[in-house]
Amino acid sequence: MDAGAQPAALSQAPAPPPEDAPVVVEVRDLSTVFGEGKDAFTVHKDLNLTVRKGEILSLVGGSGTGKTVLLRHILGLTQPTSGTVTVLGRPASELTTDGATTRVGMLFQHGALFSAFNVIDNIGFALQEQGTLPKDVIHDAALVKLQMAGLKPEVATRMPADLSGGMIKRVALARALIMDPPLLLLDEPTAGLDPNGSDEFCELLKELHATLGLTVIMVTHDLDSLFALSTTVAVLADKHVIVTGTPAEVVRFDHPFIHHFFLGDRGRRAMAALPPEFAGSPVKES
Ligand SMILES: Nc1ncnc2c1ncn2[C@@H]1O[C@H](COP(=O)(O)OP(=O)(O)OP(=O)(O)O)[C@@H](O)[C@H]1O
Repeated sequence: MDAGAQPAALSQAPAPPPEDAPVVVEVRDLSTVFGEGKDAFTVHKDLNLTVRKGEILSLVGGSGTGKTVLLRHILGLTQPTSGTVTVLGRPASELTTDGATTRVGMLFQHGALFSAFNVIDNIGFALQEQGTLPKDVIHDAALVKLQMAGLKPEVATRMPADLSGGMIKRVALARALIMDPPLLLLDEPTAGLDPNGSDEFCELLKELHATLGLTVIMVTHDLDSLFALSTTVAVLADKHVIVTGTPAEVVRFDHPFIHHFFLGDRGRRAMAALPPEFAGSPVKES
């Protein structure tokens, strides 16, 4: 491809929010240690991360560096050994007691739909659990989210086993959005999708981010979706976030993981299609 050519996906990647946009997630001096004594295993040490309203932040790092563990801390499902995690101004630990789904939507890697429920009941599950709304209101709300996720109303009565991988992702996304959460967490959103399905899902995420004013944190190994969607990239290595910045800034940071991830064959292929500011050697942080 011509070095100056810009693929449609990247040229439309969302612009980062202003530097003074409100903070949505604040992780301070976080440590996570599993086990005790001689079996103690440190996953995170002195980890800091700030995510502002409107960002789509991609969290990348090698296998086992603690990306999923960090997402679970942000969801309030687990507690770090030390440090603080604040979500929308409150401790993440309060999310679970207070109904995390009202403020944080989570899209799990394989969709995690309830196999015994049809599509519309999966989407409306969190509203149903609240037990405050009549069934027909929940049904209508779920139908709106179904269509928002790009699916036709006739899909509503299908069972998860009868859906394609791309449809499962969309139903899971509709379910994550049922309570209109301002923050959406995505674990490998394009894993298991073919390149077309992956591009379409990225387009959908981009549209929803813009129309709903979402803040998004996603864990991804997929460089195409990373470059198509991210306003910000945070790299987890050596037990903490070693660099946070725009994709163009992060690829220039001098660290073995970044060389391997962005400048290996796979990374070079993805970057070959990018605008000129991505070209050139990585440089050390000033
Ligand atoms: N509950 C737990 N008890 C003990 N160790 C755990 C627990 N949860 C995670 N770990 C360990 O913490 C480390 C980080 O796990 P995590 O799943 O967050 O990695 P990851 O960065 O998401 O990896 P991948 O990219 O391969 O999915 C791993 O070594 C894992 O085995």
